[in-house]
Amino acid sequence: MSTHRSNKSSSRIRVIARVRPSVSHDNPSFSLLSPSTAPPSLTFDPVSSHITCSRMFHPDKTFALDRIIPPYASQGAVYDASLNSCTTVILDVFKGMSGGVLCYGQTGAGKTWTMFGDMGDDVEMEVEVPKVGGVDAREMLKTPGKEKKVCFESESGVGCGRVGFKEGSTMSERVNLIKKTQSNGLLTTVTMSGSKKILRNNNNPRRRAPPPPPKPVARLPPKDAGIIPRVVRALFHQSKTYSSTGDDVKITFSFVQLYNDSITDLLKPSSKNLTLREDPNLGVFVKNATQVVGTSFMGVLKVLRVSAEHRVVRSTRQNNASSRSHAVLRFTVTRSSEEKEGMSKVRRGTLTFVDLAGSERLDKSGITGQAVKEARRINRSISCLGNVISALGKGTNVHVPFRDEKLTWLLRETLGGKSQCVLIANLSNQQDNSEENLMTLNFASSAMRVDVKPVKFETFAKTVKKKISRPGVGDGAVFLKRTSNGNEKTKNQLLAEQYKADKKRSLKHCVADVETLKHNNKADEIENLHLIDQIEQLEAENQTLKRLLSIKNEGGVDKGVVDPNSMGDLLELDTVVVGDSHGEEGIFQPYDVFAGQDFTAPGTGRKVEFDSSLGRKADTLVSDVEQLKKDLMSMGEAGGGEVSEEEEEEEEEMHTPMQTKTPPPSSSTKSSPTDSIDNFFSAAPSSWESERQTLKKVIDSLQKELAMKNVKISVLESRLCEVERDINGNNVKIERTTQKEERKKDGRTTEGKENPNSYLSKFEAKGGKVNVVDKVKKKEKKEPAVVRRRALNELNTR
Ligand SMILES: Nc1ncnc2c1ncn2[C@@H]1O[C@H](COP(=O)(O)OP(=O)(O)OP(=O)(O)O)[C@@H](O)[C@H]1O
Repeated sequence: MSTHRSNKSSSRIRVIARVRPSVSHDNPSFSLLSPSTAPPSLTFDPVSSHITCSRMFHPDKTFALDRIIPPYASQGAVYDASLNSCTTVILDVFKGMSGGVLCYGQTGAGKTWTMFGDMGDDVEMEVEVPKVGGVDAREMLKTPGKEKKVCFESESGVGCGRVGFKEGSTMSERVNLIKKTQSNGLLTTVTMSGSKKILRNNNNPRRRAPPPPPKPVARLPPKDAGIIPRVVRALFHQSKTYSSTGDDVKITFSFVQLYNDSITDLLKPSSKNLTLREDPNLGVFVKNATQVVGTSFMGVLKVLRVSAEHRVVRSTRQNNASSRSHAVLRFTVTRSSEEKEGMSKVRRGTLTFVDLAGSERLDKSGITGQAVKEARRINRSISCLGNVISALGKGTNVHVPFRDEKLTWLLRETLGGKSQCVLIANLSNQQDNSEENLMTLNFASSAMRVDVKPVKFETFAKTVKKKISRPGVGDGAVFLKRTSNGNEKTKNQLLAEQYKADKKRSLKHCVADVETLKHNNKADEIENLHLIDQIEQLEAENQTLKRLLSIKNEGGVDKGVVDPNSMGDLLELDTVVVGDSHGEEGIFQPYDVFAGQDFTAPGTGRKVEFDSSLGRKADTLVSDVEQLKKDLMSMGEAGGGEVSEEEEEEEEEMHTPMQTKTPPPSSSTKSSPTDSIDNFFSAAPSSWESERQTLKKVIDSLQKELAMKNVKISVLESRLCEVERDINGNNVKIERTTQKEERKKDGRTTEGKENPNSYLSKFEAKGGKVNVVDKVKKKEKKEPAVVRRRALNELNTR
């Protein structure tokens, strides 16, 4: 945001005096216009812009002003003199500079008339389209030929321009050409739809002639329209010119009155006692004053007409409709044009129109009561305004009492030297008003000394691609809200901002989602890489295992059969592999190592399967171990420890088939370790959860150990089978050796002779026939129990 001084050389407040004509309803006794009845109080020279105030018994006083507007001048002439022809205030507003027009003068001097004039009514005025050269725009479009000066009708008025069309030129070319003539500042707008109609007719003369154009309705201000309606029209015309070049122009306005030191919103009369606020960029403004977006000349005029009726007016002796308040109408023009990609230059200028309440002498006005109070307030504020102008006229380093009155404070930007300002001094040409005229001229003279250095307001902003369409209303104006920071926003703008904010938020969420997806994708990729790594490691381990097993097999062990003697090596290998693979040394995990490989327990032919499913494997192995234990236990119990000779003898004596003694309580009836643990957990209260977890871990490790033992048991079983085979081979030998020894003990030295006391000897003695082989077989049946017992002892010692 930037503000800088205009390139223009510093100037001063432009001061124009307008002398009000005498009208019929004025008090004829005060009418001094007629030179025949009384000498005029004012004499002036419009060419030299000198005006002389004459008073009874006082010397004349002459003032040199910028312009003197005689009583017979039209309203249009006043507009031209003040703003149109001599100044560039309106054009400069679009360049970001501000301006202001003040009407100052005694009551009844014609301030309101000058400022507003005839504001028209709701009925559209029909005026004849002026014609120059005998043709209007429509005719011109139909008539190719040399350049001609023609008049055009438009929405906002009529104007003249010089255009010429080449023969055979298309209608759009012609319309573009006409649009170019707007550079002359003329009011030219030709619609394509109307043009096409003419073109068709022009190209095909045999066609039926189009109906005559409707009588043009020109939205001109009334003939006696004051400065404001004319300025509004000029603003919209200029706005269209800039819009045609692609600029975005917005015209808004506020309208307030200061009555008895209280600010009321004329656009919303219920809004009273408004306060003033100051903003570094906006200057002093009325907080919460209604802002209206002007969309058409007629619409703005209608709003102004209606709102002006809310002004406080009182009938006095000097004016039937005397304004008792200061009216301040402020237009804000915002124009943004794209300077570079995505960036626009925004210019904002204001035009302030002030219709001051007239100062008056109480004795002349004939007012009483509340009106007196009003008049005093008016005079006080006018006096303060005079002080401000006087101070400003003294140059810099002088205190300017802007804050003494709300009026002067509100007009700080208009009068303070940063805006182009036009002061219209309204004079009443009545002899008894010579004192007031003199005061007015003194005030005007002071204003002539106030220098101004207009400041341009420019800023850069991001270009809004999507143009927000202004909601149209019947009267062509949209009410705005002024926010606390002084910005003006329509409901649609607020909605648009809301929409943009929502979009921004959803976009942020989308971006976050995309980021999350990217992150997840990356995480997945990393996980995939880890998995690939693990697979490769497992494959390598598998290969290593296979290689090691093959090495072992090559060392004399049959392929696919684990050498029972190499169990220690195998366990060692398992531990190493697991430790390397998972970094958990000391945790033996045979299932992982042997996963997918089948091993046949040597001798037993029983397949030992190693599945990767630990739970299932553990269950299987635990049940296997339990079963094995049961078997072993039952075998052990059946053997009953070392078989004594007496027992053997007893068996022999009984001479009955070998019977097992009453079996010990089945292992199944005993509580297995897992059963007892389960019972323990089922009985455990919930508060033991942590202990339960700890114990669970212990159980897991125990189960693993159990599984390991299962492997050992398998190996031992196979060894057992080997031993059994050896035993079977040497059974007879052992028997004989035993018998020999027994005989030696009994004194029977003869080999092959039976003990006479033995059951067999007695049996033989009685004539029975005993087969020696049967006896040996009986012995053999007892041998496995002994061997198993030994193996069990060995297992326990390990
Ligand atoms: N130049 C003029 N031509 C025709 N009539 C005029 C002119 N100037 C003022 N009048 C008429 O004079 C009367 C008073 O004018 P106006 O209300 O504008 O005065 P004023 O300065 O605004 O007074 P006040 O300060 O009391 O409001 C109005 O009826 C207005 O129509």
